[in-house]
Amino acid sequence: MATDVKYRTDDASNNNVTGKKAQLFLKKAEVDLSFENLTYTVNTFSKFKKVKKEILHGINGCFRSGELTAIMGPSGCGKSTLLNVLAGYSISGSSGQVYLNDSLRDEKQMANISCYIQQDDYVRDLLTVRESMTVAAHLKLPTTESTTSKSGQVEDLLDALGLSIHGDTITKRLSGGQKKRLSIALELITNPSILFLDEPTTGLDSQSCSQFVSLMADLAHNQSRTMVCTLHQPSALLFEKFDQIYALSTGQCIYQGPSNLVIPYFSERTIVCPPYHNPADFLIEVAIGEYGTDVLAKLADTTKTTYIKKHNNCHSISDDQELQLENGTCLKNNNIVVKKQGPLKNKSLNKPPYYLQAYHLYLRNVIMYKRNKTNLMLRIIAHFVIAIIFGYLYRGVGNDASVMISNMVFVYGTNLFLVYTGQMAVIVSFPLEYKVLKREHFNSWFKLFPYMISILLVEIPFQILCCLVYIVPSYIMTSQPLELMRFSYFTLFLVVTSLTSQSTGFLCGATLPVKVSVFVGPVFMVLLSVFGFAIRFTDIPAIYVWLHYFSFVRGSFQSLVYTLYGFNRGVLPCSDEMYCHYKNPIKFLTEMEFAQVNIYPEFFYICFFFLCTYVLTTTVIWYRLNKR
Ligand SMILES: Nc1ncnc2c1ncn2[C@@H]1O[C@H](COP(=O)(O)OP(=O)(O)OP(=O)(O)O)[C@@H](O)[C@H]1O
Repeated sequence: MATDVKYRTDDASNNNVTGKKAQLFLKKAEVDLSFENLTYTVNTFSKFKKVKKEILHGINGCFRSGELTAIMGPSGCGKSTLLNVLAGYSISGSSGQVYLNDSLRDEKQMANISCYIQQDDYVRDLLTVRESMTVAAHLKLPTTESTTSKSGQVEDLLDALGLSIHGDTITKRLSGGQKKRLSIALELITNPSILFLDEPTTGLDSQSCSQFVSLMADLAHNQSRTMVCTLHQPSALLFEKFDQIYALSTGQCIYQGPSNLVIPYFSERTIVCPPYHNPADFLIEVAIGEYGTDVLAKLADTTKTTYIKKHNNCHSISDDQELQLENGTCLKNNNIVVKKQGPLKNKSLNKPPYYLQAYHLYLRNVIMYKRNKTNLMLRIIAHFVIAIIFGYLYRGVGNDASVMISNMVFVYGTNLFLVYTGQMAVIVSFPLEYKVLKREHFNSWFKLFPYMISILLVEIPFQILCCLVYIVPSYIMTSQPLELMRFSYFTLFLVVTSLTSQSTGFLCGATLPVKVSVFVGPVFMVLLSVFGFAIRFTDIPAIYVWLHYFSFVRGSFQSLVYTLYGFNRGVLPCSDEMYCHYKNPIKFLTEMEFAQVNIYPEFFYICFFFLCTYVLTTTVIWYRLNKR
């Protein structure tokens, strides 16, 4: 990776590279993020009883614009929890005040000015780096900006983050560090004032880590961004690159201040760092309690009392190390003059309308579908192969009165096949998709409605294609009536049934964990099939009658049989010379209790089922995305 980056570890050259590029982007407000008495509580279970567990214990802090801050502490101390709460990713269970400059945080405003990059690099694997960036630009930048300006910004960002030469690389082929840079580039397109990063250096080698932290520092210093990230145990070199350290120990803050003052601060309190010791290791050792647990309680008390929110939003590491100035600034002991930020204005971004969001998401889906050729080809080939197998097994049954029952079994099998393939094709894919969707949605790329439309716009035509690949050969091979009207109805019913079944797959995938949904989805379909048509209506126990009416598979099956044998179909030829009981199709329909079937209400019921399932799916996804 060393050869591919445009920036270097040395800070001056970093400033040159991103500094120049930064001028091209819209200047964003400088935002100081501070919080007071922040508490986070979760519900856990102990001895089968619900108990509350407090993870953050009323902590205070301030992250300033133009600074790179690391939240550090031992594993399980609450770093990610704090980041989640500050970013607005976890809301329920939290209490306390979070301020953006001097005003209380507003969720909508926060979404406009910040972005959250999680530990796992949930990027779209099948897009190239440039394509990913272009889609992000179209979705996130104002519609007033021209396409040329957007692509200019994309190129500048790729350049600034050392990704230009990988512009045409598929993202799944990127290294870990490059993926992390891409996930930052994707969010930087709107030039957010605050960036939250959860363990951005995890999985990177020391050189990549160093380059990455330099890049983050660079992004903070240029354009005065507020960069906050969680960190495990960095090397001494890496540690120095951070402007501020916020150290946690079991949900309490034990230090906030410049990285170079960690050792003097602790030694002032008789906690002495051994010579030649990595200050980051020392900090973690203190936080774990290796220097005594009573020390931790004192440190937590001290940081609480020295947090002076009411004095210019400056948080000092100790009273004597901060000099308050009268003009609204405070002079820190590392000689940085910190300016008090003015109130934040609530600016609305001119985001693309729904139809444009759906359009760009649709184009993105088309590219991803095209790249996922193996999966697509497998789906098409599977439909074709089964069509040939079924067609061969049931050859000629469609026009022979002596094997009418066999033809009914063919219709039954066809219906089931398309119901299951429609459902299973999406039931597993959605949970994988959900992780990326959550990241993009949280970072305000688009609204859920256009996203759902964009999914349907690619899934529906493809499922229709799969249905046709199955229906045409099997229909011909089984010698079904070659009449346009019957063929059209037959195809129409199978297509809408398959799409409705697909919608139940989306619902299961969106609602349940994969392991449960792959079980529940098919079981649901079995129930609909059994109570739909595997039992005569008169034999269904009264308590299950509703299932008979509820089953769209039943409506589809009855309509398919009626389409083939109803509509005054004439007497059928009979291969059995002795006796043909069902020579006249109406006799067959009457005995099967299908003679009174009206296919039009059945069609509308299936469509209604389809719509309701999608409305329910969208509601469930919306709830999950907004449940924080
Ligand atoms: N929803 C939850 N239910 C129960 N416990 C939780 C929940 N969320 C977090 N915790 C607990 O809170 C503590 C802090 O978790 P958090 O993920 O913030 O730690 P961390 O400092 O980021 O750890 P690491 O560095 O290992 O990622 C942990 O003990 C964790 O088990």
